[in-house]
Amino acid sequence: MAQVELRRFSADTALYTTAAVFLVTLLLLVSVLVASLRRKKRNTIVILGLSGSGKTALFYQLRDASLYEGTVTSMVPNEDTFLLHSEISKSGKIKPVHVVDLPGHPKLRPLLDDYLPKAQGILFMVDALDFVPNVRSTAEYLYEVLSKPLVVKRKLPVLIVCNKCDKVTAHSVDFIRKQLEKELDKLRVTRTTLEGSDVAAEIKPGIDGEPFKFSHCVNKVTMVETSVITGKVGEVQTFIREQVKP
Ligand SMILES: Nc1nc2c(ncn2[C@@H]2O[C@H](COP(=O)(O)OP(=O)(O)OP(=O)(O)O)[C@@H](O)[C@H]2O)c(=O)[nH]1
Ligand SMILES: [Mg+2]
Repeated sequence: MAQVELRRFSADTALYTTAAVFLVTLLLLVSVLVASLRRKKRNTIVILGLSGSGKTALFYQLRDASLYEGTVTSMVPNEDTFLLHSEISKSGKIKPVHVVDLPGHPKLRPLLDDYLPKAQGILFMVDALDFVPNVRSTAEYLYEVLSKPLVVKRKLPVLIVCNKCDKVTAHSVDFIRKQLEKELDKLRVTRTTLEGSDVAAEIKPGIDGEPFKFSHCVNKVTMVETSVITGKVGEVQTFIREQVKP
């Protein structure tokens, strides 16, 4: 009698163990599937850059091909999900893009952390006309972006958009690249010696012991020249569609 009970008990235990293993495996499979679906669904492009570089103008150029000559600095993020204006004829057949234009005001920059987890790519705008007096602050902001753990770990592509090239005195992409690389190189030294929790969380961009180059970043960092005001934004549209597949 006792033997029969014991056998039944072991059979029950085996059954429960099998059911538990099956359930855990199922849960794991479902969570992996959900995570991969979520990753595939990311369609957000974030526009960053100093105040006045042309982020809001780019946003409206991409969405409506409209001219934005506003002089009001943005105080809240400007976001929408849309088909790029150049793709309007394919409406219903391709995936829209979620574009977020973040204000350049230093106090509002931390908002980036709310959008970064959803981002698929970053447009970092630079005013190519008024570049020299702002080179340091541009480099500081760019350093902050390039050293964010999420940007590094997810290898988020960054396109540096040198805007306002319609003006004859605008600086070339080559000049801007060299100046920014030089400044970022200096920042790699000064920022690591700074005390502070934010700095501690940063991942130093570039290769240790070598002068900083954008090509040394683990994520892809490229540069283009645009004139948002005249609609010369083709390479930005190409970048967006490389990150958010139609
Ligand atoms: N010449 C020229 N001016 C431009 C271009 N793009 C934008 N602007 C002008 O630059 C100014 C600033 O543009 P915004 O789009 O408001 O700049 P922003 O980056 O959104 O600035 P914040 O909202 O303060 O962060 C506006 O007067 C625009 O008309 C361009 O390609 N060429
Ligand atoms: Mg703006």
